[in-house]
Amino acid sequence: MKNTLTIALSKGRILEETLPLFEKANIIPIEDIKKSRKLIFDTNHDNIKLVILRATDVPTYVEHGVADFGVAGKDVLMESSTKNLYELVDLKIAKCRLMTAGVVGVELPSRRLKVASKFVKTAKAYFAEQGIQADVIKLYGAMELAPIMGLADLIVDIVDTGNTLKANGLEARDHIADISTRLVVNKAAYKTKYQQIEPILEMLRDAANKA
Ligand SMILES: Nc1ncnc2c1ncn2[C@@H]1O[C@H](COP(=O)(O)OP(=O)(O)OP(=O)(O)O)[C@@H](O)[C@H]1O
Ligand SMILES: O=P(O)(O)OC[C@H]1O[C@H](OP(=O)(O)OP(=O)(O)O)[C@H](O)[C@@H]1O
Repeated sequence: MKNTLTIALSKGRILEETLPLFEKANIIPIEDIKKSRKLIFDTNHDNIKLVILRATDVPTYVEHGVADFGVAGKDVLMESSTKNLYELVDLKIAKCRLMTAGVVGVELPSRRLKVASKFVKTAKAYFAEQGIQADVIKLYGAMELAPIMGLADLIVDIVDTGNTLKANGLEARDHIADISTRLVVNKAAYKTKYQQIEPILEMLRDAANKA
């Protein structure tokens, strides 16, 4: 009997694009994940299970080795302090950009900047790299409100179409990073379960490259 491999998937937006990609890679849950309240799913492979997590929890499950693989956005991985992971495949889904944004036409003040973001670590690193003095205020969502309400001069957030910024009178300013979804693997599992892991990596790599 082969060891079971567990793949942690991010729920929400990424899941919508992950399931078709996994189907192309012939990894198919045996019931409809989107219609179920369950969090653990068997697949068409008796040695592969899927678990559905909040995106920010995926690196933690992989770091602790309870999941062998994880599917998470590069934004989440940049922000996470987890170790023991190899980022092995760019799945090329949920593509977007991490950017700074501010109120249309409003210049930045000459004082220390106030920046609101849920990506605190990444934002701090970015402004430090630019040699710009900034205090970063942690938010959990609706970042676009912060500059409008005067909580912050800038936000650091995900931009795709730019519609959310536009709808709120904001404009994108500086590009911080290109984001897409990555497949990460626990380092120890990669060594000890290499024979099992490699074919799955190959299937997902092929599916991502064909998409
Ligand atoms: N507008 C977008 N276009 C494309 N990809 C996006 C977009 N917004 C977010 N993403 C990617 O999808 C991932 C998950 O986003 P989603 O909005 O589902 O979760 P979230 O709301 O950030 O997470 P949580 O539910 O934990 O608050 C992000 O980490 C990012 O990599
Ligand atoms: O440039 P756009 O195409 O408008 O996309 C950008 C929006 O997408 C993300 O939010 P999401 O829709 O995932 O909502 P949430 O972060 O509030 O969950 C992000 O936080 C932006 O608000």
